[in-house]
Amino acid sequence: MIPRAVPLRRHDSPTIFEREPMTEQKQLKLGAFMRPVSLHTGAWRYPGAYPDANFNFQHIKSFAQELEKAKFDAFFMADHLAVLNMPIEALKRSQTVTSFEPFTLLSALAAVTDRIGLVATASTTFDLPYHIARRFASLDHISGGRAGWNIVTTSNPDAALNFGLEEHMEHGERYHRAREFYDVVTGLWDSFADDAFIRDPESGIFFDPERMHVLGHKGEELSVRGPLNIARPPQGWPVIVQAGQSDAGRQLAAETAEAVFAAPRNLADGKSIFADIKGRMKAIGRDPDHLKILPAAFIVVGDTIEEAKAKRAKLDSLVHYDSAIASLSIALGHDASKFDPDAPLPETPETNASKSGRERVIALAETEKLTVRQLAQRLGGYAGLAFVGTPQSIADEMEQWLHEEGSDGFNVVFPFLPQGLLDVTTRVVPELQRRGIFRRDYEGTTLREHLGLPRPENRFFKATAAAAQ
Ligand SMILES: Cc1cc2nc3c(=O)[nH]c(=O)nc-3n(C[C@H](O)[C@H](O)[C@H](O)COP(=O)(O)O)c2cc1C
Repeated sequence: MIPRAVPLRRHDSPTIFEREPMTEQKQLKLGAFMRPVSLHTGAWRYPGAYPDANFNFQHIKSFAQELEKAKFDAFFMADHLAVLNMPIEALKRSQTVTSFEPFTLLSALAAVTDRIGLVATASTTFDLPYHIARRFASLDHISGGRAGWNIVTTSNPDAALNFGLEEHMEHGERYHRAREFYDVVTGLWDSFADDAFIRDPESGIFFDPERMHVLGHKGEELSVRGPLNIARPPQGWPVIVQAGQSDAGRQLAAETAEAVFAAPRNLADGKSIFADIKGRMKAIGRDPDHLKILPAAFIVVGDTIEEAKAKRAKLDSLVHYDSAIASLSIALGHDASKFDPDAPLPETPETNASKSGRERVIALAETEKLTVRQLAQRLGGYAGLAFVGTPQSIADEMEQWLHEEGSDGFNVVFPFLPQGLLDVTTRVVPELQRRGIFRRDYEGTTLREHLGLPRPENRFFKATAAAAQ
């Protein structure tokens, strides 16, 4: 049993611990939010970075194996179905818009790892449920029960142009289709009972047709006969992940997801998302513990807080001004290219752009006293939630989020690789383990077991005693 560690002081001050032996500690779940070069657009220029990592399998393999050594729950591959719509001056400088197709990559990683979960993003707007059900069922079998599906509805309108459409499907319709899509995919995964494949050489019967279900789905958006031509996945269903932020996105998460990749700005925001999604689950009779909320968190580690901040400032300074100013202009809804780069942010009139996004940018400039250049480089690099400090101060913040119900863990964004990843696996993780809030070894072999999620029953077949064992 791990002793309970209660931090009495937080943040920049050293933490004092009171040990309460023999009580079970709440545990953090950690995913790695991977763009192999990093999600920070300046990262490929950082000293020691691997600028080719997005397309260098040997590097990606070493990252996955290091994350597994540190007992991370999952390696998560985002996916985008179009090169982002941004000015070419910004686009040509960004390593984040090009990457491997997640299934091909995760299937290869499944063969060179044993325990870490493998979560792929797949779109319900531009894919078909039979394809998705097959691919995830295959990945789950190949990996021995480590697959997860990040359900996205795809917000980038340019994706439509790559799939024979002139116009992007409307937001509400995308979510309507996503909900039905989920029912179809999970129904297809239940095509065979867990014990359907009897493979009896004596009788010559390979599978029991009584234990196969033909879905026969005809809905408003989708029509799929079934059955799926794959045995039920080892996890029953691969773990369902969701990352939508809107009301419709949160509702879909509450109804279907088992992990949510949230994007809160700060702890207060995190708590509100946590309470909202878990509240929606309670309202429909789902156990809130059956969904883990994992905000994306950018982590920069230093020997001192000042050193970590300096690393981040150096990283941000590597974002070229052309890309940086494009991000700032989008966030403000106002052309920022004429502003004095080395002066404070001038006042700008409100426009039709996102109100909250604009307010967030203005507040960031004021709180951190950033010049236009620094603000633009921050936005052009990585603008989300960040923990920048020592292993202790970062662990303090993570612990606070965990104890105050801001999250169940984090989806870690590494500032630059490999060093920024190693800083987390070799410095932050041991600190979390020392505090008893992160595992020292995997509890099981499947992603469901890592996340503490139940294996779903087959909706068409009761488990027999033999299959349940
Ligand atoms: C951590 C995180 C990861 C995401 N990954 C992807 C992704 O890989 N592909 C994608 O199309 N959208 C991704 N999204 C975007 C969401 O799926 C969603 O489109 C966006 O948050 C807007 O939400 P809404 O459509 O519910 O308004 C991600 C969002 C977050 C917060």
